[in-house]
Amino acid sequence: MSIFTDELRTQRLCALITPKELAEVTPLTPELAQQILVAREEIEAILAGQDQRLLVIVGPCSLHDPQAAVDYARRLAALRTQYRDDLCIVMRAYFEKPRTIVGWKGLINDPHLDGSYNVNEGLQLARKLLIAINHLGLPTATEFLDMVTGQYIADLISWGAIGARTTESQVHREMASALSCPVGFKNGTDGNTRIAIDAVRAARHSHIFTSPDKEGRMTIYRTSGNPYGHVILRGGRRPNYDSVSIDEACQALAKAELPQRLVVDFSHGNSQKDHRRQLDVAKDICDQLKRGRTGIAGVMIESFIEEGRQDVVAGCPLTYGQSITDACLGWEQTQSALAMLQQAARARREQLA
Ligand SMILES: O=C[C@H](O)[C@H](O)COP(=O)(O)O
Ligand SMILES: C=C(OP(=O)(O)O)C(=O)O
Repeated sequence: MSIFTDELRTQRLCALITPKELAEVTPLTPELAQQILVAREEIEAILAGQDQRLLVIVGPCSLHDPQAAVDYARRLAALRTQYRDDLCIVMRAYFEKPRTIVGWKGLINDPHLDGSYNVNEGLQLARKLLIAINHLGLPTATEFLDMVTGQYIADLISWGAIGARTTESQVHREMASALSCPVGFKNGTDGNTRIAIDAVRAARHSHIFTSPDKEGRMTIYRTSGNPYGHVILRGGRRPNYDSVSIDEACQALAKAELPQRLVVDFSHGNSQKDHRRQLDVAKDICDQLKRGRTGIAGVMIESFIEEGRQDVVAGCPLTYGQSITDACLGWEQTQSALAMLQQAARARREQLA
C-alpha cells in the first residue's frame, strides 16, 4: 500500500498546453519578430544613454477585456507615431497581477473573471492580444511574475518588469538574466531601492536556471546575463520621484558601477494609489527633464480609456475601458500627460544636442 506524503494539498485540474503548441496556433511572424527586435534595440539604446528620447511605458494596470485593450492600443499607436522623435511609447500589457493578499490575478490566470481559471484559454488570449497590439506598430511591456507562463509570451515582449514584491526573489533575478528583452526592477513596496540595485547586479550575471522549454520539458538552462537591467522608482511609504530621491538613486547606481539611468513609475507608491496624482508626478518629472536631468531614461503611467477603477461584481456589467485592478488615468488625462512629456523630452534633447 502506498502512503502519500506529498500532493496532499493539490487537485489536478487539467494539462497545461505547451509553449510550442500555443505558438503553433498563435505564431510570431518573421515581420513581427523583426519589429520586436528593433523595438528592443531602441529601448536598449535609451537605457544606455545613446538615444536621448524618453521611454514611456503606458497602459492599463491589467488587461481584462481584449476589445477595450485593442481600442486603447489603437489610440496609443497613433501617439507613438506622432511623438516618435521625442518619446518611445510602449504599451503596458500586463496579464499577471501580484496581489498584496488575494484578488483577481490577471487574464492568464482567470480569463473569464469568474473563478473558472481557464489558464489555457488565458494564455491563448494573452498571446493573441500581444500579437494584435504589436501589429499596430506598438511594442508591448509586461511584468514577468509567474515562473512558467513567461515561456508562452516572452517572444512578444519588448520590455519586461520584475515587480516590487518579487525584486528580491532569487528566481526572478535568474529569470531576468535569461530574458531576451530589457528588464526593469521595481524598488520594494516599502521604498527600499537597494534591493532593486542588487537585482540589476544579480541579473547581469550568468545563472543556472530551471524552466520548462518550448516543448514543456523541465530544462536546466545556463543564462548569459541581462546587460539591460535597470531600476524603476515606484515609491513606497513615501514617493521617490523628487529630484533628491532620484539623485540618491543615481549615486547608489554609480557606487554599484551601474549606468545612472532609471525609470520612474508615476503610479503605485509615487501616486500613493491616487491615480490623479500621477499628473502631479508627471509635472515634477517634466520640470526635471527640462532642467536637463539625464538620469531619467523612462517613465511608467497607469492609464486606460475611462478614469478610475471598478470592482467585478457577479451579474453586473462592467464599465467599458475601466481598470478592474489599480485606478488609472482616463484617455484625455493620458493625452495631456503624453503631450507634456513630449515637450519636456524635446527640451532635454535640445539641451543635450
Ligand atoms: O499594480 C497593481 C497592484 O498595485 C498590485 O497588483 C497589488 O494590488 P492589490 O494591493 O490590490 O492586491
Ligand atoms: C504591480 C505593479 O507594480 P508594483 O510591483 O510596483 O506594485 C504593476 O506595475 O502592475
